[in-house]
This record gives sequence, structure tokens and C-alpha cells, in this order.
Amino acid sequence: MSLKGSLFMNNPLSGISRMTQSQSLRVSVHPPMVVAMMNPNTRLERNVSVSVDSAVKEVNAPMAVEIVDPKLKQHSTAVGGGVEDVYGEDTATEEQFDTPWSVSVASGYSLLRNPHHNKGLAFTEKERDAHYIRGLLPPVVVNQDLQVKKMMANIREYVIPLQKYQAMMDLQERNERLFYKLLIDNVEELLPIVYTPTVGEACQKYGSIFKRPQGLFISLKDKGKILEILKNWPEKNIQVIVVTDGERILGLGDLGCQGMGIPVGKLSLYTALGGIRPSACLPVTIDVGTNNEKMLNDEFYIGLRQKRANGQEYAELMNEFMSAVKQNYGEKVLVQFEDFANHNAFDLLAKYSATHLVFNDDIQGTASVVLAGLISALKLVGGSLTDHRFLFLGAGEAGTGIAELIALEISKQTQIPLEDARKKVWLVDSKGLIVRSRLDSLQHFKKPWAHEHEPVGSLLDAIKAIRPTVLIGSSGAGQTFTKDVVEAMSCLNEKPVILALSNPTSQSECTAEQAYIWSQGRAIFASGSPFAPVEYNGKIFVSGQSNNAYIFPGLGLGLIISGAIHVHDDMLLAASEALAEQVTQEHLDNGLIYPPFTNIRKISAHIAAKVATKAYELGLASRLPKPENLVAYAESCMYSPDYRNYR
Ligand SMILES: O=C([O-])CC(=O)C(=O)O
Ligand SMILES: [Mg+2]
Repeated sequence: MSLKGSLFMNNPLSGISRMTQSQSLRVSVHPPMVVAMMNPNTRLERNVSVSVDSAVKEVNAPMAVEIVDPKLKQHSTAVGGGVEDVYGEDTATEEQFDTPWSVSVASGYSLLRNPHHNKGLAFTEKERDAHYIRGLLPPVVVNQDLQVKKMMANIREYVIPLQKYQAMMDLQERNERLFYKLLIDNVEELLPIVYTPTVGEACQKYGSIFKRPQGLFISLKDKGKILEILKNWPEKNIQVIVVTDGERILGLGDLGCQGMGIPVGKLSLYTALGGIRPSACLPVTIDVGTNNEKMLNDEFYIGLRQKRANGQEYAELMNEFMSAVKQNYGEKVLVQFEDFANHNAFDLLAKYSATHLVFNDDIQGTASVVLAGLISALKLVGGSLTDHRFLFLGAGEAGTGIAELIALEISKQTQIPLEDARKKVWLVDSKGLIVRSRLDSLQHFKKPWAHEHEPVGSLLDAIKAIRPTVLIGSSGAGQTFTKDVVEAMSCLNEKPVILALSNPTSQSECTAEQAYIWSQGRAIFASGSPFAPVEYNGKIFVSGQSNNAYIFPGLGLGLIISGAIHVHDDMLLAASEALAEQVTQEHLDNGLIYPPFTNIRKISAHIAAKVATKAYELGLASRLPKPENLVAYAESCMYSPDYRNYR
């Protein structure tokens, strides 16, 4: 059927599927069936009941195409009283099957039910006539800004964050552009709702609040059919996939299939913060079971009710997924691994980084955002990275990922070997300080951090022994930066740098208030989940949010606009530098080591430009020639949530 107007914007985020008015989209329908082409205004006005065998039909007007199973009753134009089973669904019984046929071009009533195109009360008079929706809406016509104002007022009425989350998800299902407009224009207020910390609670209760699937669920039951499943997804030009297996959702642990909230949330940030088109984003949850007894016993749990598969069974399913993704979407689709447990996260990243465009947000994204914060913090505390000592509580993905990027940067800045640079960084895990004598019993990703030192059992003793200038919490365990810990850091340092990275808020190593009070207002503090400003001794302290949300949207945009085929560590360093450059003297004067989220789209464009520049330098970019001004180019490629006009 002919498409009216240009469907896709002319930029690389639109892929190759640009269509203009003169081109037509062919719809093939099988099995053989009767196709009733209906002008929704007069129902059977044109092309009535065309019999189609492996049908390819072309029609010219915006219309609903409704496919009626010929075995059942056909449409009737008869005007009369009584109840008429027009669609045949009432004649189907449990023995006689119904067929849920419906293929429709968004127009008329279905246009209002299509979240990609629906504009609600913002449809103009002309559009209401042209698209057969007159009378389906109340008479008033409003603009998008008024809709934003109304929705924000509605959302502010809710006091419980999870209710706000549900209101936002409902909006996303109803009117996608309005959802993104709201999120972009009110990013500081809504980020904690659609993302950390509320998304954590949403995952815990996902089985109860689940309405419509927002991504693909791939379970052990689907072995051998993953390519087929990808083809079931309605969008074809996918550019970013966020995938989880739900085993380590934030600091909340194994939530199994209910981890789906995380890929959904991360991808809505890809669009709102990084400008990737929503239709190019695909959230995926791999369900291999869960070891969470609470989930297994919850009657509303939505996943496989079995213990987690691991070993070969797990590896084979992941491998089928990764192969199917490349086969279906090509080599330039970005796959972001999210919230996998340590034992799989490192292996998956190592295995697929050679063959796919992959990125682990918890290892690499977190590392990049923390390094950016440290670059800024140095402007407040003085010295260069190599002059500092870093101590981590938590030696998993985030801890070792950050540690490695710090060491890499020190090594680049000072030309000392990476092994020597690593000696500036110390990690504490559940068994105490990681030291040489523990080497044999350490998991492989901890081994590079086993430095020569006598054993130390507690974090507090490690602080006394190592005398760090920077303390970073990445253990996923809340309230582990106790008063003693913060006081010890404050004894050693005039301005202790303290980062409490674990999410959500309940798992934060300490609160902003605790950090400022216990350090007598001297701490330079940032946290993974947001905290409200704190008043201490008559001064207001605003803490930064050290969350990978600053990095992955811009990084992803940079990879896409350059057509990168691999992620390289230097791109992470470039992203860190780009983010740190966005911190002004005014921010620093207020103790902020991250810029506010308000300007995040501008920040993402800068990060994208630096990442893309690196991709070109490294010969990893496939989009040639390189655009002149990469910042302007990145901005021009970003999705805008403003309504389009329909002819
Ligand atoms: O989702 C977030 O807020 C940050 C993150 O990746 C995690 O905590 O796993
Ligand atoms: Mg994560």
C-alpha cells in the first residue's frame, strides 16, 4: 500500500529504510484468506472482499486492512437491529477455533490505539478528517506542551513512586512521543521514576504490575527458535539491544525474568538521553530460571519456575542468541549486557567482544562514569590521578571495571606499565583486603589486584593500612560506609572523595546526609542513586549522581553514528573525558563533580562526538567519509519527541 509522506528521517539512526511518498510498501499476507480493504469511514466502500492467494495488494488511501477468516462470518453492510457478530469471534467456541486476524494501517480508531502515532487531543481538525478520527475524540484540540503540563500535574498527584512509574509506563503504551517529551523536558524529576531507584521496585513487583510485554522474552523453552523469535518483534531496524538474564538486578540480586524492567528502563534512556529512535531499541530478557525462592514461590511470577541453568546449557542459549542477533540485524547492532552476575558478565564480554559490537554497562559504563567524576574531583582536591590512592569496597564488575580504567588512564598519563599503575588501586571484598597471599583462591577478575600486603580483614582496617584518598563503594551492600569509615577517611584527608555507587537507594553504602555530616561537610560525595540536597551547618550540599546513565546513551550514539564495529577501551576513556569537560567551575564551586542531568542531551552529543572521533582514529568506524563537525552531526541525528504532522 502506498505510504503517505516520508516515514523515516534522513539520518543513520534511520538505517536504510528511508521511504518517500513515491515508493510503496508491499504487504504480503499468508495463508490464503479473504482481505477486506475497508475505508474506515464507510467500512466496505472499496475493494470489498478481494480473495488473495499469497496476497500482495496495493491500496492508495490511509485505511484499515482487516483480514477476516473466511471460515467465519463475513462482513455485512446490512442495516438492522440486533446484535451482530461482525468479526465472527462470538461464533468461535472452545472446540471451533477463532483466528485472531488483524493487520492494519494506523488510521481511524486504530490510529488512536497506536502508541507510535497517537497524538491524543493534539490531532488537528484536518488530521481528524483525513484520518477518520472525527468524533472519536472530544472536540478540543490542544498542543503538546499543554499535554505535558497536564500529565506532569497528574504524575505529581501520585505520592508513591511506583504509581508514578506505572503512570509513565501507561503513557509510553498510549502515546510514545508524549512519554519522551515528558521525560526529556523533566529529566531530573522523572529519571528516578523510570530508572534507578524506582525501576528496582518495579522489577521486584513486575509480575503483579505487568500489563503488556515491552520487549522480547527468550527462555530455555525457546532453544533452537531464537532467530524466529527475533523475527516476531515488529521492528526490523534494530540498532541497540539491552539484554539481561536477571541474575544481578542492581544491588537487589536475582530477580529472574522480572529483570525485564531494566532493559526497558535503560532503552528509554537511550532514546530520551541519547536520541536513539525508540523503534531502533530492543529490550531482551533471557530466562534461564531463577535461584530466588521468593520469585519461585510467587504465584504472580512471570518467568520459568526452575533453578537457573548454567554451564553448557547457559552458554549454548547465549550463543544462539548472540548468533541470531548478528544474523538478523548485522554486525553493527550494539548489544549492551546489563545486570548479569559476575560469573557470567566477564566471560560474556570477553567471549563476544572479538566478534560483536558489545558493551557491558556495569563493567565499562560504570567505569567510564566514575573516571569522569574522578577527573573532576581532582580539580577540587588537587594532584593528578597517579598522586592518589584508591580503595574499593566490592570487587565485582563495577569495582574491578573502574579499577582497571583508572589504572589504564594512569598508565597512559605517566607512561608507567599497566601492572605498576594497578598498584595504586586496592580492593576489599567479603573476605577482606585482596592481597597476594589470597591469589590462588581468587576469581580470575580479582587476581590483577592481589598486591603484596599482609592480610587485612575489615574495610576500616584497610583504610587505616592503605590510607586512601578516594573510597569507592561497589559491593551492592547498603550501609557499609559506617560513621567510623567516613570519619577515618576524613581524618586522613582534608577533602575525602567518597563514592557510594550501589543501587538502588536502599543498597547505597551511605546516604548523602551521612557522608556530609560524618565528614563535617568536607566530603566530595557522589552516589549511584540520587539523593536530595542536604543542609549542614547552614550550607546546602548538592551531591552528584555517579551513574552509568551519563555514559551509555552518548557512547551508544557515538558508536552508531560512526558505524563502529567494536568497542575499544580508548572509547571509554574518551567518554570519560567528554563528560568531565562538561563540568563547569560553577558546578565545582558547589561541590558537584558531575553536571546536572538537565543538559544531558547536549552532554550525550559531546560524548558521542568524542567516541566517534576515537572510532575513526582507531579505524573501527565504517561510516565514511567522517562528518566534518561530529558534535553538530550527533545532534542532528538525535530523535525528537515533537509530534509529526500527518497529511
Ligand atoms: O541501573 C543503574 O542505575 C546503574 C547500574 O547499571 C546498576 O546499578 O546495575
Ligand atoms: Mg546495571
